[in-house]
Amino acid sequence: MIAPSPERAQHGADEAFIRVRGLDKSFAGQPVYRGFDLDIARGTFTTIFGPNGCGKSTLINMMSGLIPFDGGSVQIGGRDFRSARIGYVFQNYRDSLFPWMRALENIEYPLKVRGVPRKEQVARVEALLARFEITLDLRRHTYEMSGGQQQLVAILRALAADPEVLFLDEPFSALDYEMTLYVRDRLQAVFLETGLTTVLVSHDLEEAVYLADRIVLLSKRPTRVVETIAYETPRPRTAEILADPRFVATKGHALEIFRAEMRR
Ligand SMILES: Nc1ncnc2c1ncn2[C@@H]1O[C@H](COP(=O)(O)OP(=O)(O)OP(=O)(O)O)[C@@H](O)[C@H]1O
Repeated sequence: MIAPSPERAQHGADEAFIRVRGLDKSFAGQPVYRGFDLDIARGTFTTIFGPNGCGKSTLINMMSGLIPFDGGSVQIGGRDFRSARIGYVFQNYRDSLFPWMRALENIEYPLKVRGVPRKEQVARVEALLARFEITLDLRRHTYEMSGGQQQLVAILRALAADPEVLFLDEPFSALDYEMTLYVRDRLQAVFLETGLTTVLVSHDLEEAVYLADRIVLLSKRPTRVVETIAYETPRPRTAEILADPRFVATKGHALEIFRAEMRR
């Protein structure tokens, strides 16, 4: 082995901003989570990776309040998760954006729902667009845009609500490779600019490592954290890191754990 060993984050070693304790969740009597614990530090980009059907989406859906859980607790910033401002980006942008609205109206929507005065809505969205140097023509309807542009609109909509945590469920899986690279880079730029606590579910290990400060590796059901791996290569990360020994070692280590878990 010439590649250096990846760093391993101790579970709970970082001060937790998101604190999941004793989470239970079953579907039709089949447990997915039983007494599940997880800590996520403020300002980190965490990716969740694990076997098919282990409950990755279920986990972020519970943490963001989209679906209920049977027992346990989720705290965000020391408060019950229900009082936290959450941004959520779905895998399927087509189903999550409103096709009858222009892109800009989609982005403003969370502010409108919250009753933010119109003038402030406009100012906040303008500031958001300027901050991320968005050059899309947002007067178009979203169905007139490419998949990558639509997913970017979905990310901007999530950011418009000024979230404390941004959750993303496989946000690139409905995009082709070129669009994946485009949206991934924009997402990284957002993270660099805001330092927003970000939790992304991925079924692609390369993507999971590329974006992450922490990679949470989940087991088969009932699901637990097998290991949390730290990946601390400086940002912005570009395609060159794919050949970097630290990247290769971290990915290799994660794959080893994943394979061992599949054999269990
Ligand atoms: N609403 C539901 N009703 C019944 N079973 C469900 C429901 N939602 C999820 N499940 C089951 O719970 C398990 C976890 O699902 P989940 O989608 O969270 O897994 P995942 O790890 O994100 O999967 P994948 O890698 O396939 O996207 C799966 O076996 C799934 O079939």
